[in-house]
Amino acid sequence: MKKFFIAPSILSANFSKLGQDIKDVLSAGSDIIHFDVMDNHYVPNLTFGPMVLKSLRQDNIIAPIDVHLMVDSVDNLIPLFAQSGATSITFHPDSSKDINKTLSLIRRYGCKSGLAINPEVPLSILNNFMDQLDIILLMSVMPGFSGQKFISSILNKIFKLRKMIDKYNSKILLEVDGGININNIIDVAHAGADIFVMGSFIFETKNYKKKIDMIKNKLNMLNI
Ligand SMILES: O=C(CO)[C@H](O)[C@H](O)COP(=O)(O)O
Repeated sequence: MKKFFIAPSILSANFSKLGQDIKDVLSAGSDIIHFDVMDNHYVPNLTFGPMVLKSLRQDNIIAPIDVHLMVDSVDNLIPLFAQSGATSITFHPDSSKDINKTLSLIRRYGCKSGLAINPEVPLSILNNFMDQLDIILLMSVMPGFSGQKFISSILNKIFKLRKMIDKYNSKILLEVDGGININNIIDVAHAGADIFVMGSFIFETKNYKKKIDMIKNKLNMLNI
């Protein structure tokens, strides 16, 4: 059976007890922590930076942390996030002056590298970079805020990207982010996702285990 990864987005966590929230979603069975970095320029919201990541690592959080940069001019931040404990770093193509250089910088600092694609950005933008990617993050909402509705036309894009990955570099993980919940996760999985970023659906409850068990049970029913 295919391995799926559940990645809670801490954009929906309670920042006054962020470390505990992360420990709780991990002990409830999630696989990866999704760390949304926003600068109020690239997207109209402001979140957290490498110092917060460093503190979480110092607080014995050892799970993979997947940093999604939604910021202008990414290159100067990459060493800081890598040295603070990022496992993977993903950025948007238009936030880098030289995509090849940024991808190799991420890898040089020992992290997995990824490109993030907004809903309106065509998949063809990935064509020249497939051999340098560990992750492709497909946005299924406009980036900036949690709690938005999944854009259903993205299902077809996930399906097309799955085919591209299987053809050119099957090791790349396909990550989908935005508006995923118990009602649409099967469609997202069927279309070809490997990693499900989920914010409000997981954090809207106190009982993370119940939510994550629900998700896992649903995914276990899939025959792929
Ligand atoms: O990157 C994001 C928004 O830019 C969030 O990761 C995403 O929206 C997750 O939250 P939700 O599952 O509530 O949509």
